Amino acid sequence: MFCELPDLLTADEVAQLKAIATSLSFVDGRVTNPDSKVKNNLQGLPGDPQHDRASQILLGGLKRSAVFIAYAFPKMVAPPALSLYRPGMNYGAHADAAFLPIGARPIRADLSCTVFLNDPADYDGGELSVRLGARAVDFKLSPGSAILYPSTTIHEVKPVTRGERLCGITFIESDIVDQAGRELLFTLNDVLATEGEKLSWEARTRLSHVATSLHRQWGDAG
Ligand SMILES: O=C(O)CCC(=O)C(=O)O
Ligand SMILES: [Fe+2]
Repeated sequence: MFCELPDLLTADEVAQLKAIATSLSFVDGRVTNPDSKVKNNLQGLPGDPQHDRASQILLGGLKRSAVFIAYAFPKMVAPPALSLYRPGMNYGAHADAAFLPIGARPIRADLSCTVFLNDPADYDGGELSVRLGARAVDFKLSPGSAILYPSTTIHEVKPVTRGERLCGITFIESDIVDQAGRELLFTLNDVLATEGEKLSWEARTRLSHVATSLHRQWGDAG
């Protein structure tokens, strides 16, 4: 359901992103969601060279993360954006759009990702809160750490009441649209990678066969 990516970015990359943010001209977050009644934040503008540099740093962190690749089965990753919440800002409960009109063909949002950039001690509120039935799970991670959560959830960013919440956000289209199948396959591959050496060659080969066959059946890498 959730995949934390601790220290996805280095301290140096976090510092670079924070430095970019200090000179960036942030715009009303509704620029990318004009119809939203609940989005109350600021974000960088795609096409702004400084913002594009920030986007590349965030994307670089994801691309080199073996856990991200193994968990998300990424087919397409939307260009990450910087977003900023000042006191009084929030992003009320919403569901992410199914398809994002980016590039030559829309990206289907299967997974959403938040990379936290500010120290949690430096701001109050600003938790990413993801509904699980009648309960919610809140995330407020250390600088450079990220959370992947299903885009299919209802979620919100709670109001910031002190300090600033700077983060990077993006959306991922997975090879595997079905969340349950994707997570099962991640587990199978993970156990094979970590414990497979203990199995006989034949047993390991048969389990690999199950994993690759399920990926082939469930995946839509085309
Ligand atoms: O900033 C976050 O943690 C999540 C933002 C969000 O929900 C969105 O951009 O759709
Ligand atoms: Fe969202």
